[in-house]
Amino acid sequence: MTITLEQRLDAFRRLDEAKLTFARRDWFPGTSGNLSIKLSDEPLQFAVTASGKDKTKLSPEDYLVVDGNSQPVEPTALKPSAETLVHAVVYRVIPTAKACFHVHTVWNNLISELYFGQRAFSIQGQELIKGLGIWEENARITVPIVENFADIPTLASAIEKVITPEVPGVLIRNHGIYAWGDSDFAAKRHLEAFEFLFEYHARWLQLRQAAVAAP
Ligand SMILES: CSCCC(=O)C(=O)COP(=O)(O)O
Ligand SMILES: [Zn+2]
Repeated sequence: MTITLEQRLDAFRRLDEAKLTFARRDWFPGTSGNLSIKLSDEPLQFAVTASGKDKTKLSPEDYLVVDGNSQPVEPTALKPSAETLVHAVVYRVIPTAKACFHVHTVWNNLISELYFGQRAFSIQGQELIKGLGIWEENARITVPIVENFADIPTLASAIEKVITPEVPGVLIRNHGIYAWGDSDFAAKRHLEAFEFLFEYHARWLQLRQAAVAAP
């Protein structure tokens, strides 16, 4: 399938929008994070952030289009995100995913480390779980956590083994979260819901500890 220039520019414009929204929240410290929007399924092609860019800024060299092997679909001086393979895995395992966003925050890092022993973080009875598209009464969600393998194919393979359509995200230990959705709007909503749940839980643990320690 041929991707038109209009489709490509529309994806880049929507990535700009998501990027600036997350940048305002300081979700891209030290050039971390990467974003993608799927352009076609067969063959898999998606627009992805170029590697190492300051994601708080806009430039004409922020994005490129890659295939399922993380290779640029046309000659370019831009390097795709070092973690492009993770996006490819998400699109392959979750065919409904149309956008995939990755951010590093203090809250997602704290939760990933605190619960790495269980390889998962679970939370129940929070209204914001509905933000993940899960509407059942008193729902409980479980977000898988994988080791932060430096070798990206190893990391992607670990992620491939644990992600499911039920919960649209995965934590990487002391690294960050990948969240996806069936549109860029849904992926953003999921990311925001996850971040709320992580911050709520970490703060609740702190307050509970302080209350127990109080004379
Ligand atoms: C400086 S953050 C280390 C790399 C990383 O985890 C990340 O999300 C950004 O990598 P990219 O190649 O997408 O810029
Ligand atoms: Zn990262």
